[in-house]
Amino acid sequence: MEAVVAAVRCRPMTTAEELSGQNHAITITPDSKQVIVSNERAFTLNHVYSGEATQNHIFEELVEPVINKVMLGFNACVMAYGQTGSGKTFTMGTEVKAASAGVVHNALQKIFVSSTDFEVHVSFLEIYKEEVLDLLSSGKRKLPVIDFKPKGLSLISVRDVDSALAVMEKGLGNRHVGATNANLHSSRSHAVFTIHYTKETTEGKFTSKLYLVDLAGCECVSDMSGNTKREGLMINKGLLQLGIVMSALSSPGQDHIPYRNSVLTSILKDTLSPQNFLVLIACISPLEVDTAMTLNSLQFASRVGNIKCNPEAGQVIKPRPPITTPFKLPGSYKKRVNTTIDTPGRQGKQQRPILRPLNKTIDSPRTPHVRGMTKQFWPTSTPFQNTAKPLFAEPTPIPKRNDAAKRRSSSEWDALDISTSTVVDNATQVKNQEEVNQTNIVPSSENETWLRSIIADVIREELKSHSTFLSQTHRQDGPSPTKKPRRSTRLANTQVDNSSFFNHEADATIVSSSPNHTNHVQLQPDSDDFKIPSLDSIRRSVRISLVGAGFSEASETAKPPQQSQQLEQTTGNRNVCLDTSETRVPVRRSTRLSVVPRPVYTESPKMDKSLLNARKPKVTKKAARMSTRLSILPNATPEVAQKNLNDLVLDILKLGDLKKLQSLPTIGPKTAVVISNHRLLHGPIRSFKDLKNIQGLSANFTKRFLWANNIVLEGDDEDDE
Ligand SMILES: Nc1ncnc2c1ncn2[C@@H]1O[C@H](COP(=O)(O)OP(=O)(O)OP(=O)(O)O)[C@@H](O)[C@H]1O
Repeated sequence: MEAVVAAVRCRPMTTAEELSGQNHAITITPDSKQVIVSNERAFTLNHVYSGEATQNHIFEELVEPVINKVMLGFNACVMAYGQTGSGKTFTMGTEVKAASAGVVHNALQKIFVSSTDFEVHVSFLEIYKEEVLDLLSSGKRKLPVIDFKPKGLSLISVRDVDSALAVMEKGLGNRHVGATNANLHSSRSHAVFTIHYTKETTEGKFTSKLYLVDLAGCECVSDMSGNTKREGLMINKGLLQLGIVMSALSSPGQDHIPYRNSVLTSILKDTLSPQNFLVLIACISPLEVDTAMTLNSLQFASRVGNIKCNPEAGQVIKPRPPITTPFKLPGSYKKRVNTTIDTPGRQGKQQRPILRPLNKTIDSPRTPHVRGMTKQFWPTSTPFQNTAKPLFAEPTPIPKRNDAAKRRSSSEWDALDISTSTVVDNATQVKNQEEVNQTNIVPSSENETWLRSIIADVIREELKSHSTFLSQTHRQDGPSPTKKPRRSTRLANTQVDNSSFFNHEADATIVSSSPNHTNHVQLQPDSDDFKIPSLDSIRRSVRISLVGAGFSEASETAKPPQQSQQLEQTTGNRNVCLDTSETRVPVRRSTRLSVVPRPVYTESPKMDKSLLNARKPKVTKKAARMSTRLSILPNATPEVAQKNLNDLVLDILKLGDLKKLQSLPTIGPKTAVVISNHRLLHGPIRSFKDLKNIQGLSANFTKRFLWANNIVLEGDDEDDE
């Protein structure tokens, strides 16, 4: 069977057409498979059918071979194209009265009769005015087209032909149908009935689809009007784009197929591809008056006949293999993946797997306790074969903060800093770290190690105050002490300080080569009376010990820069330069600003409170506009200006429209209407006193109006007022 079949079916003339003496313009020559229009144009197609061709004959020749392919897993489409009233719906059987005879009925029967162990689902949609409507859903839901597919389309499982036809008839009841010049029951939409065929085979399960498309008739919209014309325009648009897609498919070497240009082609993209089978039935009218439309349909069919398809077997859906890990992790790495690090600030995400290469430095500002953990922790030599013994113990899970019994103070969290361990000697640090990480730390005289770690922490803090000198030691191009460094530089310096302090080999030696710092603190735990010293007392003791060891006290370090630039101190057998200048320590901007002395006003200027109580003259916008108009009067004396103002306002009252009237103060929209109506009924307003006679205005309106508009009356008017 050919992958693409283009056929033509000419409907017979109706009795009415014969009686009216219409001329027959179509000649069918089945032997040569030609259609001749008005003895002038001949088209050769794969199959040609005259008015005598029966539904069964058409089905057996055109559709049955395709259904056999569908049942093997291929996708296919059978499409009826033609002018309105040419017999598309009749051929497809997508009409209630013809349902038992058309392509849809025969296709369903063929599938249910000749197949076993299968499932059939059907869907039915229409494209009306470039919108997709689900004909099988209650209320004809509009469906969005996403990725060339209608989203949320109803898919109904059917067990036999009757149930499938019942579903189709339900959908047909929802289809848009109207009357046109050529057809009293004209389809005003493109209908797509899809049979989803699913079969279980020894190789797996596949689902193939058969699209049965009844296109709306292309029609001449020039003699149409109203909604029918709009429908016709939309129909023609979809069909035009379908023709363009067919042309693109039939042109060799065409890469871009413009499926997106219309909803119809978007929906049919799935089936209009060279991988599928396609049968086009061009339905034509035999009448001479329809020659133009007939030629159009035949040209379309010829174009489709030129499409070269290479159908591929349906997508056999094999059972899914079990989900496996995409790659295998080396043993040491896998172990590390399971390691979790907790951050005090992230209580919601306690367990975070660390997935980092071994040679990467963990230096996240959000995980301060691991800052500075560098290559020492995860050696770089052989990234995935960590044979070298790590300098520090791997971080063990840190207890949850929400557990009150295990809650730690901020200094304890700092004590958990991996880098803290650098201060004490390597032999004890792993042990210390483990003990510190234990969740239930009960300080006791026996738990001296825990105390040692706290003390180490305090020592670290104390030494941190001197860390600037270390950054200076390691940074040759350090920032000038006189110039405040940029914020980014300051931050960088802070990091350098920490890392250089805790990770630089020389510094580590300085610390470790000195007598064990923890021993400087004279702790003599008595087994009976021993009490946990407070952090402050530890800090004090540490300071004293550090001063004894040659470090200067922080209070003494606040010397002018020129004096305290470099203080040579000796620690053990190493020379250490202590830059104790406090001025280098970056100070937060908010802190700096807070210490800036603010001007103090001892004497506030006395204010004349009577000024506050004085009522400001109320100048409305309208009044301002009025006075602006008056201001253009040149050199007017006060009397003349007043007279001009009176005349101006009176003119507006006499002749002004609603908008003009509202431009006057105290006249709003309602009052303007009242005045306007009064003028219509009783003639123009001659003077301000006429305002009193206007029905609908309040008693004191005239007074308010005159005051607000700065009208000063003279003579008779004034007396009246
Ligand atoms: N081959 C045929 N044999 C007998 N009657 C036919 C044939 N083709 C069409 N008709 C009759 O012609 C009329 C119009 O046909 P149909 O409604 O199928 O046209 P259509 O192309 O679907 O029109 P529209 O696009 O407006 O929906 C119907 O009454 C139908 O019964």
